[in-house]
Amino acid sequence: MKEILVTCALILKEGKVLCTQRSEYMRLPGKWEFPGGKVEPGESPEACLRREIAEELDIVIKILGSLNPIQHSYDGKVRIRLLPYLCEWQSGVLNLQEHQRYCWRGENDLKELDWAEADLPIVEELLEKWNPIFQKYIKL
Ligand SMILES: Nc1nc2c([nH]c(=O)n2[C@H]2C[C@H](O)[C@@H](COP(=O)(O)OP(=O)(O)OP(=O)(O)O)O2)c(=O)[nH]1
Repeated sequence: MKEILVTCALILKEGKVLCTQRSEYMRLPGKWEFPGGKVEPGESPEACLRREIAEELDIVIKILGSLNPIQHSYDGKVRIRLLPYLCEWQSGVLNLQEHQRYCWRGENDLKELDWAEADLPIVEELLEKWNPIFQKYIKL
């Protein structure tokens, strides 16, 4: 089965993580995800993530670490391998280029969003490791 490599950024700030909602014209319309996108041929996942975040949000991020890769198949035809990275906002003013909405969510309300299926294990892992992650990288 064809596998598509996708990166996504968990941008952490003051005890919250940035969540973005896919717009109606995208695949999985209205679903919430972590911003990112497909790795291009010859591109490293980290370079892909920086490029996608600049394209989609207009900001510059710093990559701090990673969570477990996820494999998910939406229709039995294409499988995505989703690589989640822990990041912090470095510079720029957030300006949505493709998504319809964004929000910052904390430990208690992160799960309430209607997440893309592939993101559910990422949300679970982030919640399990929430305190150590924020203590290590970001002020709570
Ligand atoms: N960026 C991102 N994509 C995700 C997440 N979860 C998830 O299932 N996906 C899926 C949605 C898409 O099928 C694929 C990422 O592709 P994309 O956003 O770059 O592009 P797309 O398929 O919407 O559009 P296109 O470039 O094919 O026109 O991975 C996530 O958290 N972040």
